[in-house]
Amino acid sequence: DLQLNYYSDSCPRAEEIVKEEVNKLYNKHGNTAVSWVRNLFHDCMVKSCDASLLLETRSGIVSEQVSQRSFGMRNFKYINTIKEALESECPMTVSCADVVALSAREGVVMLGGPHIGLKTGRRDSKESHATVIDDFLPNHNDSISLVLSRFQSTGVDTEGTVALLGAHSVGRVHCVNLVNRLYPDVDPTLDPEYAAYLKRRCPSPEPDPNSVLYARNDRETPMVLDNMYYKNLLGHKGLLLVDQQLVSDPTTSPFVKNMASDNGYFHDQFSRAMLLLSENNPLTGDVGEIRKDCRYVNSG
Ligand code: HEM
Ligand SMILES: [Ca+2]
Ligand SMILES: [Ca+2]
Repeated sequence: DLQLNYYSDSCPRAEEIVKEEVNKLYNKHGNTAVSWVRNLFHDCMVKSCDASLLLETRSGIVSEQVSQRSFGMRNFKYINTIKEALESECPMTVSCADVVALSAREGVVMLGGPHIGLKTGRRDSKESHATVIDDFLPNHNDSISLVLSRFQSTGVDTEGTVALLGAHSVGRVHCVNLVNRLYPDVDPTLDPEYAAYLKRRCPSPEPDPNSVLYARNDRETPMVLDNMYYKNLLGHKGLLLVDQQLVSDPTTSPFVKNMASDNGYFHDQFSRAMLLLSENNPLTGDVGEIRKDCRYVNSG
Protein backbone atom coordinates (compact mmCIF):
# COMPACT_ATOMS: atom_id res chain seq x y z
CA ASP A 1 0.00 0.00 0.00
CA LEU A 2 0.96 3.61 -0.36
CA GLN A 3 2.47 5.19 2.72
CA LEU A 4 3.89 8.46 3.92
CA ASN A 5 7.60 8.67 3.14
CA TYR A 6 7.71 5.19 1.62
CA TYR A 7 11.40 5.64 0.74
CA SER A 8 12.54 6.54 4.26
CA ASP A 9 14.78 3.45 4.45
CA SER A 10 15.52 2.68 0.79
CA CYS A 11 16.24 6.26 -0.32
CA PRO A 12 15.86 8.69 2.58
CA ARG A 13 16.53 11.79 0.49
CA ALA A 14 14.15 10.85 -2.35
CA GLU A 15 11.47 13.45 -1.62
CA GLU A 16 14.09 16.11 -0.92
CA ILE A 17 15.82 15.39 -4.24
CA VAL A 18 12.56 15.80 -6.17
CA LYS A 19 11.96 19.08 -4.38
CA GLU A 20 15.45 20.37 -5.20
CA GLU A 21 15.18 19.41 -8.86
CA VAL A 22 11.70 20.89 -9.24
CA ASN A 23 12.98 24.13 -7.69
CA LYS A 24 16.00 24.27 -9.99
CA LEU A 25 13.86 23.60 -13.05
CA TYR A 26 11.30 26.20 -11.99
CA ASN A 27 14.04 28.81 -11.77
CA LYS A 28 15.18 28.02 -15.31
CA HIS A 29 11.80 27.29 -16.94
CA GLY A 30 8.90 28.47 -14.77
CA ASN A 31 6.32 26.65 -16.83
CA THR A 32 7.72 23.24 -15.83
CA ALA A 33 5.79 23.66 -12.56
CA VAL A 34 2.59 24.07 -14.57
CA SER A 35 3.37 20.90 -16.53
CA TRP A 36 3.89 18.82 -13.38
CA VAL A 37 0.38 19.71 -12.20
CA ARG A 38 -1.22 18.71 -15.51
CA ASN A 39 0.85 15.50 -15.63
CA LEU A 40 -0.69 14.18 -12.42
CA PHE A 41 -4.18 14.65 -13.86
CA HIS A 42 -3.34 12.98 -17.17
CA ASP A 43 -1.52 10.07 -15.58
CA CYS A 44 -3.77 9.34 -12.61
CA MET A 45 -7.09 9.71 -14.48
CA VAL A 46 -6.07 7.15 -17.07
CA LYS A 47 -6.48 3.85 -15.19
CA SER A 48 -3.87 4.42 -12.51
CA CYS A 49 -1.10 6.68 -11.24
CA ASP A 50 1.38 4.38 -12.94
CA ALA A 51 3.49 6.71 -15.11
CA SER A 52 1.82 5.24 -18.20
CA LEU A 53 1.75 8.82 -19.48
CA LEU A 54 5.55 9.01 -19.60
CA LEU A 55 6.09 6.08 -21.98
CA GLU A 56 7.28 7.08 -25.43
CA THR A 57 6.40 5.30 -28.64
CA ARG A 58 8.82 2.41 -29.14
CA SER A 59 8.75 -1.36 -29.74
CA GLY A 60 5.03 -2.04 -29.67
CA ILE A 61 4.18 0.79 -27.28
CA VAL A 62 2.14 3.76 -28.53
CA SER A 63 2.62 6.77 -26.32
CA GLU A 64 -0.33 8.40 -24.54
CA GLN A 65 1.44 11.70 -25.24
CA VAL A 66 0.44 11.66 -28.92
CA SER A 67 -3.28 11.35 -28.18
CA GLN A 68 -5.47 14.38 -28.93
CA ARG A 69 -6.31 14.65 -25.22
CA SER A 70 -2.63 15.30 -24.45
CA PHE A 71 -2.51 18.25 -26.84
CA GLY A 72 -0.19 21.00 -25.63
CA MET A 73 1.55 18.95 -22.94
CA ARG A 74 5.18 19.96 -22.58
CA ASN A 75 8.39 19.60 -20.58
CA PHE A 76 8.43 15.80 -20.50
CA LYS A 77 12.19 15.85 -21.09
CA TYR A 78 12.73 17.49 -17.71
CA ILE A 79 11.09 14.55 -15.93
CA ASN A 80 14.23 12.69 -16.97
CA THR A 81 16.35 15.32 -15.24
CA ILE A 82 14.53 14.61 -11.99
CA LYS A 83 14.72 10.84 -12.45
CA GLU A 84 18.47 10.98 -13.24
CA ALA A 85 19.11 12.81 -9.97
CA LEU A 86 17.25 10.02 -8.14
CA GLU A 87 19.05 7.28 -10.06
CA SER A 88 22.45 8.65 -9.16
CA GLU A 89 21.56 8.60 -5.45
CA CYS A 90 19.48 5.38 -5.32
CA PRO A 91 19.49 3.31 -8.53
CA MET A 92 16.26 1.50 -9.50
CA THR A 93 14.49 2.49 -6.31
CA VAL A 94 12.12 5.41 -6.84
CA SER A 95 9.30 4.85 -9.35
CA CYS A 96 8.44 7.21 -12.18
CA ALA A 97 4.84 7.18 -10.89
CA ASP A 98 6.09 8.64 -7.62
CA VAL A 99 8.12 11.20 -9.60
CA VAL A 100 4.87 12.26 -11.29
CA ALA A 101 3.12 12.59 -7.91
CA LEU A 102 5.97 14.27 -6.03
CA SER A 103 6.82 16.69 -8.83
CA ALA A 104 3.15 17.73 -8.99
CA ARG A 105 3.18 18.38 -5.26
CA GLU A 106 6.29 20.56 -5.52
CA GLY A 107 4.99 22.27 -8.65
CA VAL A 108 1.85 23.29 -6.75
CA VAL A 109 4.03 24.80 -4.03
CA MET A 110 6.15 26.74 -6.56
CA LEU A 111 2.94 28.20 -7.98
CA GLY A 112 1.83 29.44 -4.58
CA GLY A 113 -0.64 26.62 -3.99
CA PRO A 114 -1.17 24.49 -0.88
CA HIS A 115 0.97 21.70 0.51
CA ILE A 116 -0.35 18.21 -0.30
CA GLY A 117 0.39 15.39 2.17
CA LEU A 118 1.16 12.80 -0.52
CA LYS A 119 1.87 9.15 0.04
CA THR A 120 4.42 7.23 -2.02
CA GLY A 121 5.13 3.64 -3.04
CA ARG A 122 3.51 3.54 -6.48
CA ARG A 123 5.03 1.24 -9.11
CA ASP A 124 5.27 1.82 -12.87
CA SER A 125 3.13 0.24 -15.56
CA LYS A 126 4.65 -1.96 -18.24
CA GLU A 127 2.18 -0.68 -20.81
CA SER A 128 0.63 2.44 -22.27
CA HIS A 129 -3.13 2.95 -22.08
CA ALA A 130 -3.24 5.06 -25.25
CA THR A 131 -6.11 3.10 -26.80
CA VAL A 132 -8.50 3.77 -23.90
CA ILE A 133 -7.48 7.32 -23.00
CA ASP A 134 -10.77 8.84 -24.24
CA ASP A 135 -12.73 6.60 -21.85
CA PHE A 136 -11.05 8.28 -18.90
CA LEU A 137 -10.01 11.84 -19.74
CA PRO A 138 -12.87 14.24 -20.42
CA ASN A 139 -12.79 16.54 -23.44
CA HIS A 140 -12.94 20.33 -23.15
CA ASN A 141 -16.47 20.50 -24.53
CA ASP A 142 -17.98 17.56 -22.64
CA SER A 143 -21.04 18.08 -20.44
CA ILE A 144 -20.66 18.69 -16.71
CA SER A 145 -22.49 15.45 -15.91
CA LEU A 146 -20.00 13.44 -17.97
CA VAL A 147 -17.05 15.28 -16.43
CA LEU A 148 -18.39 14.65 -12.92
CA SER A 149 -18.91 10.96 -13.60
CA ARG A 150 -15.34 10.58 -14.91
CA PHE A 151 -13.95 12.12 -11.74
CA GLN A 152 -16.41 10.17 -9.58
CA SER A 153 -14.97 6.92 -10.89
CA THR A 154 -11.54 7.91 -9.58
CA GLY A 155 -13.02 8.76 -6.18
CA VAL A 156 -13.22 12.56 -6.60
CA ASP A 157 -16.57 14.11 -5.60
CA THR A 158 -18.29 17.17 -7.12
CA GLU A 159 -16.66 19.69 -4.78
CA GLY A 160 -13.26 18.11 -5.43
CA THR A 161 -13.80 18.23 -9.19
CA VAL A 162 -14.63 21.93 -9.06
CA ALA A 163 -11.45 22.47 -7.04
CA LEU A 164 -9.25 20.47 -9.44
CA LEU A 165 -10.43 22.50 -12.42
CA GLY A 166 -8.91 25.43 -10.51
CA ALA A 167 -5.60 24.19 -11.97
CA HIS A 168 -6.71 26.24 -14.97
CA SER A 169 -5.70 29.25 -12.89
CA VAL A 170 -2.24 28.70 -14.42
CA GLY A 171 -0.92 27.88 -17.89
CA ARG A 172 -2.29 28.31 -21.37
CA VAL A 173 -4.80 27.05 -23.92
CA HIS A 174 -4.00 26.84 -27.63
CA CYS A 175 -6.35 28.51 -30.08
CA VAL A 176 -7.47 25.19 -31.58
CA ASN A 177 -9.30 24.56 -28.30
CA LEU A 178 -10.89 28.01 -28.25
CA VAL A 179 -12.01 28.89 -31.75
CA ASN A 180 -15.25 26.94 -31.40
CA ARG A 181 -16.33 29.63 -28.89
CA LEU A 182 -15.28 32.54 -31.13
CA TYR A 183 -16.21 31.62 -34.72
CA PRO A 184 -18.42 31.97 -36.67
CA ASP A 185 -20.21 33.71 -33.79
CA VAL A 186 -18.93 34.56 -30.35
CA ASP A 187 -20.45 32.43 -27.58
CA PRO A 188 -22.97 34.86 -26.05
CA THR A 189 -22.08 33.76 -22.51
CA LEU A 190 -18.56 35.20 -22.97
CA ASP A 191 -17.82 38.67 -21.63
CA PRO A 192 -17.57 40.85 -24.81
CA GLU A 193 -14.34 42.60 -23.82
CA TYR A 194 -12.79 39.24 -22.98
CA ALA A 195 -14.02 37.77 -26.28
CA ALA A 196 -12.33 40.65 -28.10
CA TYR A 197 -9.06 39.83 -26.32
CA LEU A 198 -9.42 36.15 -27.29
CA LYS A 199 -10.04 37.07 -30.91
CA ARG A 200 -6.86 39.14 -30.91
CA ARG A 201 -4.98 36.14 -29.54
CA CYS A 202 -6.71 33.77 -31.98
CA PRO A 203 -7.41 35.78 -35.14
CA SER A 204 -8.30 32.84 -37.39
CA PRO A 205 -11.10 30.27 -37.11
CA GLU A 206 -8.70 27.61 -38.35
CA PRO A 207 -5.42 28.02 -36.51
CA ASP A 208 -2.49 26.01 -37.73
CA PRO A 209 -2.33 23.21 -35.11
CA ASN A 210 1.45 23.37 -35.13
CA SER A 211 1.73 27.08 -34.47
CA VAL A 212 1.94 28.27 -30.90
CA LEU A 213 -1.08 30.55 -30.89
CA TYR A 214 -2.52 30.47 -27.41
CA ALA A 215 -4.27 32.45 -24.71
CA ARG A 216 -3.42 32.44 -21.03
CA ASN A 217 -5.84 30.54 -18.82
CA ASP A 218 -5.92 33.43 -16.37
CA ARG A 219 -4.86 36.86 -17.59
CA GLU A 220 -4.60 38.31 -14.05
CA THR A 221 -2.32 35.82 -12.24
CA PRO A 222 -1.18 33.34 -14.92
CA MET A 223 1.54 31.76 -12.79
CA VAL A 224 -0.27 31.63 -9.46
CA LEU A 225 -2.51 28.75 -8.43
CA ASP A 226 -5.16 30.95 -6.82
CA ASN A 227 -8.93 31.41 -6.88
CA MET A 228 -8.76 34.03 -9.67
CA TYR A 229 -9.99 31.22 -11.93
CA TYR A 230 -13.35 31.21 -10.13
CA LYS A 231 -13.58 35.00 -10.11
CA ASN A 232 -13.00 34.89 -13.87
CA LEU A 233 -15.76 32.29 -14.26
CA LEU A 234 -18.21 34.50 -12.39
CA GLY A 235 -17.18 37.36 -14.68
CA HIS A 236 -17.94 35.23 -17.79
CA LYS A 237 -14.24 34.89 -18.56
CA GLY A 238 -14.07 31.12 -18.56
CA LEU A 239 -11.75 29.92 -21.28
CA LEU A 240 -12.86 26.40 -22.17
CA LEU A 241 -16.50 25.43 -22.44
CA VAL A 242 -16.01 23.05 -19.52
CA ASP A 243 -14.73 25.92 -17.37
CA GLN A 244 -17.66 28.17 -18.16
CA GLN A 245 -20.18 25.39 -17.56
CA LEU A 246 -19.05 25.13 -13.94
CA VAL A 247 -20.97 28.35 -13.25
CA SER A 248 -23.99 27.69 -15.42
CA ASP A 249 -24.63 24.23 -13.97
CA PRO A 250 -26.54 24.28 -10.67
CA THR A 251 -24.68 21.24 -9.26
CA THR A 252 -21.32 22.98 -9.49
CA SER A 253 -22.08 26.72 -9.30
CA PRO A 254 -22.41 26.93 -5.46
CA PHE A 255 -18.86 25.58 -5.14
CA VAL A 256 -17.60 28.06 -7.73
CA LYS A 257 -19.04 30.92 -5.69
CA ASN A 258 -17.54 29.65 -2.43
CA MET A 259 -14.11 29.16 -4.01
CA ALA A 260 -14.24 32.59 -5.67
CA SER A 261 -14.80 34.22 -2.31
CA ASP A 262 -12.23 32.29 -0.25
CA ASN A 263 -8.77 31.36 -1.51
CA GLY A 264 -8.03 29.34 1.65
CA TYR A 265 -11.10 27.20 1.10
CA PHE A 266 -10.08 26.66 -2.55
CA HIS A 267 -6.61 25.59 -1.45
CA ASP A 268 -7.99 23.16 1.16
CA GLN A 269 -10.28 21.56 -1.42
CA PHE A 270 -7.59 21.50 -4.10
CA SER A 271 -5.19 19.76 -1.76
CA ARG A 272 -7.82 17.21 -0.67
CA ALA A 273 -8.81 16.45 -4.27
CA MET A 274 -5.23 16.16 -5.56
CA LEU A 275 -4.57 13.65 -2.79
CA LEU A 276 -7.60 11.59 -3.84
CA LEU A 277 -6.57 11.73 -7.50
CA SER A 278 -2.99 10.80 -6.63
CA GLU A 279 -4.22 7.62 -4.94
CA ASN A 280 -6.23 6.34 -7.89
CA ASN A 281 -5.60 2.65 -8.35
CA PRO A 282 -1.82 2.53 -7.72
CA LEU A 283 0.26 -0.50 -8.67
CA THR A 284 1.83 -1.94 -5.52
CA GLY A 285 3.42 -5.19 -4.32
CA ASP A 286 5.05 -6.96 -7.25
CA VAL A 287 2.71 -5.61 -9.93
CA GLY A 288 4.49 -3.42 -12.48
CA GLU A 289 8.12 -2.39 -12.08
CA ILE A 290 10.44 0.45 -11.12
CA ARG A 291 11.43 1.91 -14.47
CA LYS A 292 15.05 2.91 -14.88
CA ASP A 293 14.21 5.40 -17.64
CA CYS A 294 10.72 6.85 -17.36
CA ARG A 295 10.35 6.87 -21.16
CA TYR A 296 10.69 3.09 -21.63
CA VAL A 297 9.76 -0.13 -19.88
CA ASN A 298 12.78 -2.02 -18.52
CA SER A 299 14.09 -4.60 -20.96
CA GLY A 300 14.97 -8.19 -20.13
C1 HEM B 1 -12.69 18.26 -17.41
C2 HEM B 1 -11.44 18.25 -17.10
C3 HEM B 1 -10.37 18.94 -17.90
C4 HEM B 1 -10.32 19.23 -19.22
C5 HEM B 1 -11.34 18.91 -20.29
C6 HEM B 1 -9.07 19.90 -19.46
C7 HEM B 1 -8.64 20.36 -20.68
C8 HEM B 1 -7.52 21.15 -20.88
C9 HEM B 1 -7.15 21.74 -22.13
C10 HEM B 1 -7.91 21.59 -23.45
C11 HEM B 1 -6.03 22.47 -21.91
C12 HEM B 1 -5.26 23.32 -22.93
C13 HEM B 1 -4.26 22.52 -23.71
C14 HEM B 1 -3.61 23.37 -24.76
O1 HEM B 1 -4.33 23.86 -25.63
O2 HEM B 1 -2.38 23.55 -24.72
C15 HEM B 1 -5.66 22.32 -20.51
C16 HEM B 1 -4.59 22.91 -19.91
C17 HEM B 1 -4.20 22.65 -18.61
N1 HEM B 1 -4.83 21.81 -17.73
FE1 HEM B 1 -6.64 20.97 -17.98
N2 HEM B 1 -8.40 20.01 -18.28
C18 HEM B 1 -9.15 19.44 -17.30
C19 HEM B 1 -8.82 19.30 -15.97
C20 HEM B 1 -7.58 19.58 -15.44
C21 HEM B 1 -7.13 19.17 -14.15
C22 HEM B 1 -7.94 18.35 -13.16
C23 HEM B 1 -5.86 19.63 -14.00
C24 HEM B 1 -4.90 19.46 -12.86
C25 HEM B 1 -5.25 19.22 -11.63
C26 HEM B 1 -5.54 20.37 -15.22
C27 HEM B 1 -4.37 21.04 -15.45
C28 HEM B 1 -4.10 21.79 -16.58
C29 HEM B 1 -2.97 22.69 -16.68
C30 HEM B 1 -1.94 22.99 -15.60
C31 HEM B 1 -3.04 23.23 -17.97
C32 HEM B 1 -2.03 24.23 -18.61
C33 HEM B 1 -0.92 23.47 -19.28
C34 HEM B 1 0.21 24.33 -19.85
O3 HEM B 1 0.13 25.56 -19.82
O4 HEM B 1 1.18 23.72 -20.30
N3 HEM B 1 -6.60 20.29 -16.07
N4 HEM B 1 -6.60 21.51 -19.91
CA1 LIG C 1 -1.82 6.27 -15.93
CA1 LIG D 1 -4.09 32.39 -11.32
